[in-house]
Amino acid sequence: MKLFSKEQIYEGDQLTIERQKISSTDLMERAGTQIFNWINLRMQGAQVPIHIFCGIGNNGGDGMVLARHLILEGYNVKTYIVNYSDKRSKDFLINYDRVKNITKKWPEFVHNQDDFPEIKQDHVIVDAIFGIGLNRPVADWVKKLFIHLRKSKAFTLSIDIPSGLQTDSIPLDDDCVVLASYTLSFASPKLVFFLPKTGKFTINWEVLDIGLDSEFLTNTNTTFNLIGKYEAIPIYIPRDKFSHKGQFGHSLIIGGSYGKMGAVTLASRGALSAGAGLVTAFIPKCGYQVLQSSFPEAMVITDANDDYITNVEFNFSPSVIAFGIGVGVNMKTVEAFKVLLETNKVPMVIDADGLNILSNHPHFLELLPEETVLTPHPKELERLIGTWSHDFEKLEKAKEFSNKHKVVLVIKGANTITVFENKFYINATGNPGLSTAGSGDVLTGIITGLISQGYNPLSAAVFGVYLHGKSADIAVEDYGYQSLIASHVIEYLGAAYMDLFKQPETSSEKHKDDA
Ligand SMILES: NC(=O)C1=CN([C@@H]2O[C@H](COP(=O)(O)OP(=O)(O)OC[C@H]3O[C@@H](n4cnc5c(N)ncnc54)[C@H](O)[C@@H]3O)[C@@H](O)[C@H]2O)[C@@H](O)CC1
Ligand SMILES: [K+]
Repeated sequence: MKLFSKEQIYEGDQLTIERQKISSTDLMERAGTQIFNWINLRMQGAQVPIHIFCGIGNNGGDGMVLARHLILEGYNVKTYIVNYSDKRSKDFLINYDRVKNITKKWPEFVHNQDDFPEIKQDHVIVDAIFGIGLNRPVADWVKKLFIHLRKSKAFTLSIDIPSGLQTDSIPLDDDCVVLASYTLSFASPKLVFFLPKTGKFTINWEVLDIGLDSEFLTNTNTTFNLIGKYEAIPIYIPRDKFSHKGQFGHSLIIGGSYGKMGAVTLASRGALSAGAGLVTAFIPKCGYQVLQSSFPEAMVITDANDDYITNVEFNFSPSVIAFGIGVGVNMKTVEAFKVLLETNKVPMVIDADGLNILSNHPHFLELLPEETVLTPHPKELERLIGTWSHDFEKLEKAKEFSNKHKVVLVIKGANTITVFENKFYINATGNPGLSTAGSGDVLTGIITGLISQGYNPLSAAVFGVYLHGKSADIAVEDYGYQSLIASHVIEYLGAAYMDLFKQPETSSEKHKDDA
């Protein structure tokens, strides 16, 4: 799913008005009516007090349209105008008048703290105060209103975006933003729903289709894309009946040191379960028994050294090499990595200590084959690209790093984001159960296994992250967040593949909370 920028949404809005020969008031009517339908379907006429807080721009206008429909339908509605400015938009004013024409209960003005109404926990709040037009911090009394809304603990439905949240910056503090129980967003979800510091302001979200111009929707390229099932399906490469293991490549997983052999086992299993034809693990001698007995499907080559890797030598041609899992940062291992990079020509996936070695020896980055996949967690990323003061800066720095070194950067997190060639792929699957030992090793294995069977590195990264998260989403149904372990992610990988063709995208995939 495309994540349109604020500028693109305004443009789409304008094009829709021109091409469909409708007025902006008509488009607002569609938006407000969609919100009304959503609420009406769920509330079925219930007389719970609904407090609609409207700003004075077009987001407030949407709120006014909603208020009119709810009042006409007999709901128990109280409408407020949060009067933070006198510059009311045309369509706001039109819809304000329309409300006044159908009820004697005219919207009440809120100018300051004294005007805040009492809201009980079992009431409903609609937040139509600011939309994507917000371009500076909110006034102090408006911030106090947001706190007041939050304190009520009432279900809060935000229209388009939680008020106070800007589309391209991080709020000064948490009180500057409405905490939405649910956001109904027009045209596309907003990027900020997926970033760690801002995703928390909406527990859930959904996109409402307001019939924007289809040519605009199809032809507009976006920098950010959300990867759910519909985006994953076209990446999948089907297998034909006469295929054999020689076609799916040979993954070489280089890693491990004394006490960290499980990680290599997990990555090797991940690679094979993702569909690699053959997997060989290259490990220090001490891991030989461990790997052979815990994962008989893998072949094993050992280093001359017992406890860590000192010299990588093998006598076959792998399709892809993964390096770094549990490998440690011993100087001999660092040297072995350098020698490997100097001679290697095949695609690579680098994780864990492999990334730390790259951070400590940045000139190694020049030796990486183009499109090498790097899979850092936040700390490893920081070591690679330096610190950042907010999520937008992090994404910018990650993009620069990826461009400079021509690498596919997989930024692991609640919504893992893959960066390559100025594009960002935000993963929609996965859950908090993945915050468990070894889950990153499995991901590295999966991506390696996908490259091995012919996926290009970017597709392997994006699809691998999707499958990894999806597998965890299916497994969590049986194990719960607490008991899910990395091995389960491997075991449910088959189910994740099969799910691609089973049922339509589930709501949990589309409406991922970022908690
Ligand atoms: N583009 C679309 O697809 C559609 C957008 N609609 C709604 O229109 C919204 C955008 O409306 P607007 O552009 O009018 O903007 P908003 O309603 O988001 O903001 C209101 C106005 O406040 C001003 N403002 C910004 N920051 C402020 C601050 N801190 N203190 C005081 N004033 C401030 C801005 O100049 C802006 O015009 C969307 O979020 C959506 O809800 C819908 O009506 C239908 C279609
Ligand atoms: K809003």
